[in-house]
Amino acid sequence: MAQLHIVGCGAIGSLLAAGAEKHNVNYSLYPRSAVSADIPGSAVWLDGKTFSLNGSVLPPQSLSANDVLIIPLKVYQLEEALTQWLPFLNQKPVVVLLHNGMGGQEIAQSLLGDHYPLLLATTSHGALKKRTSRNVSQVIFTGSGSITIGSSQPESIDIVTDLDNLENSKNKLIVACDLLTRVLPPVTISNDILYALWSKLAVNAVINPLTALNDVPNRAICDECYSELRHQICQEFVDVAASCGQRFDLRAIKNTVLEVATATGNNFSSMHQDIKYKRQTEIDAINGYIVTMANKKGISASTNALLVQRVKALSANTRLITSQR
Ligand SMILES: NC(=O)C1=CN([C@@H]2O[C@H](COP(=O)(O)OP(=O)(O)OC[C@H]3O[C@@H](n4cnc5c(N)ncnc54)[C@H](OP(=O)(O)O)[C@@H]3O)[C@@H](O)[C@H]2O)C=CC1
Ligand SMILES: CC(C)(CO)C(=O)C(=O)O
Repeated sequence: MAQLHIVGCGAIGSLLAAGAEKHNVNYSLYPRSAVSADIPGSAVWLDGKTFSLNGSVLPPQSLSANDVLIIPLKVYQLEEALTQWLPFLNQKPVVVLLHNGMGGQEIAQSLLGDHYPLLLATTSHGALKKRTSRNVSQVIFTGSGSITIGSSQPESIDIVTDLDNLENSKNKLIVACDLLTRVLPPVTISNDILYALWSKLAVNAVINPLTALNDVPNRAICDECYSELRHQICQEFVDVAASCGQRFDLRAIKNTVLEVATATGNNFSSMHQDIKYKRQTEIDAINGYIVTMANKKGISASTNALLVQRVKALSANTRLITSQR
């Protein structure tokens, strides 16, 4: 039976732990430090009910071939985490990356090798962590969504000549999907996970920096005053995506952005919260990724580049103001 191993006790890692606890799935948590006070003691589910989390909290350990190691970390945290895990992955358990933005696949492949069983996932579930009145960490399931998962190299699975390899890759995808479905449904397998990730990138590239820079909730970016910026960010996104082999229709992607901003209207985006709580933002993996790919392909992404600069300046400013108080 596949075992679920969750790296980190962030909001999404803790939500996965809570889902496993609720549905009686065996899981282990691997925080950065086992003595960290941030390991969640309980979870508040969508129905408002609270329950405690009793999974094992362990340091990295050798996993077996049919285990599932999920890494719900930010892209800038991945290299360190994967380097810590590398000595324990000889049996090639499937590794699932789950984050916003892009660039995780490249980091993972450079460390694990191109043929490592690597899955990519994205989620629209919402979770946050807070401290209870007893100063214990608690995860709150704030919004029900879904998980989409797929192989990082579907094309190489199509052309692979080694049948064992083919079966192995497919099995690992199905095993991971089944396990995650028991933990936090619904989970959908995508035959083109890169397209799904690029699509989410467009949404984050518009909503996240605009809400962070203007200190507004998600719905505000639908206002007419942001119409030109939405257009420019999306136009550059569509051009860069096309140069990377991903075709998007400009009008459709602009509508998707508006739909998500409306559906999550009262929320403050993760980047808005990162600025507010003085955490490192994911700007490099979002608009920064668009700029990096544009530079590689020799096309312009000046609006996205400006947003990267502005968000970085805002982060630096917010930290400076706090340190002067
Ligand atoms: N929260 C949400 O609702 C959603 C989040 N996402 C995306 O999912 C990803 C994760 O987000 P989220 O859970 O909110 O982020 P968090 O910052 O809450 O979680 C990241 C966690 O990873 C831990 N960590 C970092 N490095 C290591 C390491 N080497 N070993 C073990 N643990 C480590 C961090 O610990 P430490 O504090 O010690 O650094 C932190 O607890 C992001 O890309 C986010 O955009 C997507 C959809 C919704
Ligand atoms: C979809 C969106 C914009 C929801 O807030 C998000 O993913 C984020 O805040 O990072």
